[in-house]
Amino acid sequence: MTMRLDYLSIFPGYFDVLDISLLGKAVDNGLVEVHAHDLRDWTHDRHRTVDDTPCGGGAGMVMKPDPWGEAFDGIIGIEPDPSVHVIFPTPSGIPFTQSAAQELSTVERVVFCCGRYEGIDHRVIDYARTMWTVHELSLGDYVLNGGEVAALAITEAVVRLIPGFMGNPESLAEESFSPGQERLLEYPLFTRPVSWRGMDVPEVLMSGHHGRIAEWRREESLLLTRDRRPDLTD
Ligand SMILES: OB(O)c1ccc2cc[nH]c2c1
Repeated sequence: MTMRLDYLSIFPGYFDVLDISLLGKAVDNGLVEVHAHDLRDWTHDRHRTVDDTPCGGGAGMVMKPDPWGEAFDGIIGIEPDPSVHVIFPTPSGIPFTQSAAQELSTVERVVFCCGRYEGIDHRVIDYARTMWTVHELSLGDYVLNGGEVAALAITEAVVRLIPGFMGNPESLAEESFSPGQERLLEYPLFTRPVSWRGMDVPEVLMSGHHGRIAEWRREESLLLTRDRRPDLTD
């Protein structure tokens, strides 16, 4: 299966980075197909206007619905299709989680709608919900200047889970938040040299005793999770 990824933004250049590294390899291997689009290509005035003042007053500007609607028509189509997943990164979205990434890694088409200014006219989201499967997603309790960086983060979290993307899928099994590890943070990692600047790799990891190593790692994960993410232990 090839996953098609579309990005709608007034800064499509943000997505040039997807040609690099593992994501670039996924494109070369035909696992994903990436298309970045400039929202301004669907404007018709000399200034290629995409924003206007907010109805009801307030600071800043709001993204006009017209360019989004025409871009949707051109990029996705005018017929409803729930198999198309449309993602609006937004600070007011539901928290994006590893399980959401897992679910999205199985879909064939994802369209990212990257807002700027104060956000997108809400009718755009309402319209999209009548046509496709919509996700309004937040990366966390902080605000970026637009949806592009969030779209890149979500992309990486999703694409790395596509079967065939990671050379060694076993490396996914023990990561923080991976299924089975769901409620535990990953234990500390070490590699050679065994001694470095007066600090040694924990002896148990050099013992070759797999049972003790597994026990040490679980205990470290539990301690780390209790300390940093008590919310995960509820
Ligand atoms: O923090 B975010 O994920 C985010 C997403 C979209 C917009 C649009 C304007 N500011 C934004 C912030």
